[in-house]
Amino acid sequence: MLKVYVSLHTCAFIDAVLGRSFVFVSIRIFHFRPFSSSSCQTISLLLLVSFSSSSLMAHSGIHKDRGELRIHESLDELRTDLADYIAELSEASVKERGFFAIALSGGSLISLMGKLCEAPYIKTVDWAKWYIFWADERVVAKSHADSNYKLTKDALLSKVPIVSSHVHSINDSISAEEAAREYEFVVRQLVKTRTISVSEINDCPKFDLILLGMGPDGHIASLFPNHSVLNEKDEWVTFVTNSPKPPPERITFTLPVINSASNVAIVVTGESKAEAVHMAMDDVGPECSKLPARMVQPTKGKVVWFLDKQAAAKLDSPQFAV
Ligand SMILES: O=C1O[C@H](COP(=O)(O)O)[C@@H](O)[C@H](O)[C@H]1O
Repeated sequence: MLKVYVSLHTCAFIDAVLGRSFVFVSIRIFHFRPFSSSSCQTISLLLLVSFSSSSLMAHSGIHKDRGELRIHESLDELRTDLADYIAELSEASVKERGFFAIALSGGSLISLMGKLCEAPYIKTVDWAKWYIFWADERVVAKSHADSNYKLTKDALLSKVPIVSSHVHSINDSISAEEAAREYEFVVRQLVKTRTISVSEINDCPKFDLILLGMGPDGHIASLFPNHSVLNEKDEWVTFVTNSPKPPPERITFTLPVINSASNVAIVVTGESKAEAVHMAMDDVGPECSKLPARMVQPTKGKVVWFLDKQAAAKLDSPQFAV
């Protein structure tokens, strides 16, 4: 009699580098002979199974009223999840409105968006429908190493088929105050044509997505702790000339604009930001309410935090602490 046993040895191990899992399967074939010795053959197979990135995510969930939190095992995993998230929002906005109005920040965020330049996104994203803005910009020449525009152009915009007239960067040949006024005017024209949607609650622009980084001091865009621009209620775009982080002159979206967006993603990595993440998420006393990152609370939109394990290391909540 021939008996076949398939034992799916659950000795799956994760190759974090490839982001794939291997499953070891062995098939045992018994030739059972009643009056003679039985024989057994084992065929072992190594199956390569691709799991979706989310199945490898360390933790994910909704953190009280702070929004969705996605904590990733590795930067590579975070990059893939971020690219998937942006591609999905782009697809949904294009389907619903015909446009995708996205505002970027500078800093580490841009390299973390790098997967968008690769397959499959380079071919599957409807780049022609993207309209690009900056949630903040340093008032320096566009060719300067400090320019958020230059950073994005070199790392992303030059590598994807974006329509150049859809890229709205600041005028770098005028003062910070003038650049802020002019940038707000550009945004107002595009709200008029509904290339950028409008909030139903106030007359603020409603970006499909605003992508933010966060500094170790808890600043987002160019909204720094204890700065008077945090109280700006009327302007959409304002300016600072005394940024604690160089360069000193910047323009920035105000909180009413950030909090009117349909979606806001805050992307934070590294242990130097763990304390600020803790302050932004957990109830650590009255001081934490003054942290700019904690003031990101869209009225109707969704916030998603993309963290790596290092940035999430000081979180209180047991379900998210790593
Ligand atoms: O100065 C800035 O800093 C923040 C955070 O940058 P990161 O390199 O620490 O991620 C950035 O989001 C902002 O756009 C930029 O102007």
